[in-house]
Amino acid sequence: MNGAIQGLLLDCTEETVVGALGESVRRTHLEHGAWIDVRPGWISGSDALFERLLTEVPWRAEQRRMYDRVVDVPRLLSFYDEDAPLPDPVLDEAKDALSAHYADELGEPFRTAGLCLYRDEHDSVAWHGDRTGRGRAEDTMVAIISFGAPRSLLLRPRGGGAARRYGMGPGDLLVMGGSCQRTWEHAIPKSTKAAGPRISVQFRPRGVR
Ligand SMILES: O=C(O)CCC(=O)C(=O)O
Ligand SMILES: [Fe+2]
Repeated sequence: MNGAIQGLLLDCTEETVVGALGESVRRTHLEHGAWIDVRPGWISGSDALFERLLTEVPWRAEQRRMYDRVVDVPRLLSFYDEDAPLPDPVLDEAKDALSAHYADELGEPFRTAGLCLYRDEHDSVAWHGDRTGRGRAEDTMVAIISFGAPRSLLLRPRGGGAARRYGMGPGDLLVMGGSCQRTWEHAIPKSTKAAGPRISVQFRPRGVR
């Protein structure tokens, strides 16, 4: 086949591939018993998946009380509890691969999926730990996959200290582990540069929120 035509065909039929984990996962130990694993480009060819999630997930706005006012949280959300079918089979594959990779260390599978949509550079999430559930008192893991526009995820020690910046591009995996949810905080800051939409998928074990 003519090379140029073959290139075109490949572009049109780009396949979404959940890559290997294993040796390609890089761990950084942080202070206070926290660690971060990163695996850039874990899911390749994710453009079509991103578009499907953007249009098919039932995104909803959430509100929170701020002093005497109720304000919109600046991102859209959708939560898939453990019995809810995930919105795309690639996410089932990713969840199963993560559960297998971390089985010994975590001792339980990832069960729930939280999806967030950052519509543009103005959307964000403030400094927090995922401490609504067991992460408040126990070591656990939260695995995040990013799709769409690149954004930065920041991490800083809860007691104060320099922030670390992790760029998250399409298909990148970042796993927060150990004491990360109670001894560190993370945030997606507003971007000073124009940004297209980004979707993040967070897999968590039962009882971690
Ligand atoms: O969008 C992200 O990568 C982080 C989301 C997050 O921290 C959360 O929803 O708890
Ligand atoms: Fe979080």
